[in-house]
Amino acid sequence: MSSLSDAYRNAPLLSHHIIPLDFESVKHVPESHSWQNFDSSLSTRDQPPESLPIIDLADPNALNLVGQVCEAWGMFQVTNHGISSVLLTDVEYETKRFFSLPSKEKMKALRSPGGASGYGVARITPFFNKFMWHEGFTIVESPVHHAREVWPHGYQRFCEVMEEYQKKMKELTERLLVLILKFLGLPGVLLDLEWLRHPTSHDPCRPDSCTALQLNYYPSCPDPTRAMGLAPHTDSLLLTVIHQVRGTHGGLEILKDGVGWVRIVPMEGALVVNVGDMLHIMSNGMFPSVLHRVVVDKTSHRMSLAYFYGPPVDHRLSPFTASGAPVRFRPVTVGKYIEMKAKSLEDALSQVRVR
Ligand SMILES: O=C(O)CCC(=O)C(=O)O
Ligand SMILES: [Fe+2]
Repeated sequence: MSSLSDAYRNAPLLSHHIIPLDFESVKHVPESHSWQNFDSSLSTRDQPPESLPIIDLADPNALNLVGQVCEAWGMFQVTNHGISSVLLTDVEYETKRFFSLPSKEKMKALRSPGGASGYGVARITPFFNKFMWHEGFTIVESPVHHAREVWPHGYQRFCEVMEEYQKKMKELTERLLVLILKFLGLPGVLLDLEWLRHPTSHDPCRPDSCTALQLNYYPSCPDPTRAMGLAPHTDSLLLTVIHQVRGTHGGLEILKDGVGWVRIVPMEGALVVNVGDMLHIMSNGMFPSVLHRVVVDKTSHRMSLAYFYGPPVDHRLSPFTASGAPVRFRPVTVGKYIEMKAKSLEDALSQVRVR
């Protein structure tokens, strides 16, 4: 197993779990998408949105600030992130270009049952007995195969923009990780990553990381109190960077201890970063892998781009404790953990927890 695609191939989905509803054609929330008892969990919908801490990457104290918010929130916003507004405008344009196609055109990019890339419902769908008010397009490495199916003569621009965005996102996530791992006390020599200079593989073709870009579309919904944009979940890899397409509606919420579901409103120009399960493991449980979900709106739609970053699939994850405190997780390879998550979602973390 050498890539994220291989890891997903070992946990194929059923094909009826891949095709999204044609949301344009429905006037009511169908039974298949109607979540029971959902209202009771909308506890904070009418409260003012919480302001997620903002880290300015140009701040000389960024290292400590990032470490502190990872510990307190597991999520933060970042400014001076190095992603230009022009590139953001380009990815927004291409994302809208794809999702605004008629359903039958988008179906040309449908993901295969064992595939990682392409158009389809959220990967977590089989764990819930209702479908989500959501369409996704997953890009692992290059989107060219699927983009060419959709736009035989107009795929190049989409691919160029998505590839450039992934390159910049990789630089940003690696920069953030170096700060975070330094905060944890990892020895400096390891910190130019590669992946943490781990000699697990001598294969010169081994990918240097495990990444994916997920384009998300949450159409407006006739009855948002009964529909779920994206069901509560934690992300599997180390870090996720979310860009909410400007001019589209908010809807991201996190579950905060003792408070309930809290709406996140990103500041214009900032990107939202969250800790995933693998960073929770590496930090020996110090940084929470934050549970999040997306709710939908009656009149406005939402689009977002989520970039996921983790070590290469053969990397052996293990907790790092500068203080020598007892480790709380057993070692597990990235590939194995992705497989465990694909089979048992939120139980995966408890399967590797030892105390
Ligand atoms: O749309 C969002 O803001 C969140 C997306 C997300 O959680 C995901 O793709 O894993
Ligand atoms: Fe997520």
